[in-house]
Amino acid sequence: MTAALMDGTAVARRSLDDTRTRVSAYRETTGRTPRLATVLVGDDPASHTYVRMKVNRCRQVGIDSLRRDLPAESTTAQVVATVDELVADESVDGILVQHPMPGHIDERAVFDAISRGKDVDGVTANAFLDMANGHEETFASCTPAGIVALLDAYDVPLSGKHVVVIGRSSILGKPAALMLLGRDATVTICHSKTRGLAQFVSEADIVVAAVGRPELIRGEWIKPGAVVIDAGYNEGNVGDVAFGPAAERARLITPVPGGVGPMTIAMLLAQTVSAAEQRES
Ligand SMILES: Nc1nc2c(c(=O)[nH]1)N[C@@H](CN(C=O)c1ccc(C(=O)N[C@@H](CCC(=O)O)C(=O)O)cc1)CN2
Repeated sequence: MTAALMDGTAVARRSLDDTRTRVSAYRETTGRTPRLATVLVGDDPASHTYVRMKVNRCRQVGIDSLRRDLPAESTTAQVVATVDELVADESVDGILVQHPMPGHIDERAVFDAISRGKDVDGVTANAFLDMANGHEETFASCTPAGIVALLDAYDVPLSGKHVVVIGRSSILGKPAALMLLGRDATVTICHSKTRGLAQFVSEADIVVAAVGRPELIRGEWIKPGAVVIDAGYNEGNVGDVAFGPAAERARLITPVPGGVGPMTIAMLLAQTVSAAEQRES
C-alpha cells in the first residue's frame, strides 16, 4: 500500500480563507480589527521563525499583530508583567506566548497569566481542564485542534478507533490525547521512555507522533492501512516518523513540511477572530 498524503497546506488555506472572510465581516460590523499579540522571549531561531510566520499570516488575513520581544535574560516576573499588560490592553483580542522559553523561566506561570478570553493558543491550565471535562468555554490547543481538523477534512472516523499518541507535552501530546478522547477514540499515550513502543504503534488505527525525536517511529511499526499524523517539528524539517517506509504501509499520512504545521497557525488565527467576536456578544 502507498499512502495518500494529507495536505495540511491546502486544508489550512481553506481555513485561512474562511478566517479572512470573518475578519472582513467583523470589521464591517464593529469598525475595529481583531488583534493578536505575540510574546517571544530569547533568541531561539526556530521560535523567531514561527513568530514571524504567525505575524505574516495575520497580515494575509487582515488581523493586526502586536509584537513583544523580550531578552533571553528576562525573569519570569518580567514576562508575566508583559502578559498582564496585554491582558489589560483593550485593543488586544488574543495572546500567543511562544514556546519554548529559556529554561530559567516558569513557563506554566507565564501561560497561566493569560486570561481565559484571550488564550487563543489554548495553553492555560484552565484550557486544559476544560478540555478534560468536555467544557467548551476556552479555546483549544492549536496543534491538537489542527490535527483533529485535518482528520475531519479527510473523513477519518475517530469513534472507537485506537489512537496511539507518542508524546506528552502540555501543548501537544496531552491535549491531543484529551481531544481525541472527547471524540470517542480509545487513546493510548506513549512517550520517549515507553518500553515496547513498536508494539503499541503496531496496534494503532491512528498514530499521532508528537515526541520531537527525528524519525523515532519506524515505518515497519505501522499497521497496514493505519492513518499516520506526524506532528514532529525537528530541525531540518524532519518529522518524528520515518516517512518513506511508513507511507508504504499507511492509508493516509501527513508530510513534514506541509502537514500539521500549517494547521497550527490556521487554528490560531481562527481562534483569534473567535475571541474578537465573543467580546462583542
Ligand atoms: N505557544 C506555542 N508555541 C509553540 C507551538 C504552539 O502551537 N504554540 N507549536 C510549535 C511551533 N509552531 C508554532 O508555534 C509551529 C511549528 C511549525 C509550523 C509550520 O507551519 N511548519 C511548516 C514548515 C515551516 C518551515 O518552512 O520552516 C510545515 O510543517 O509545513 C508552524 C508553527 C512549538 N511552539
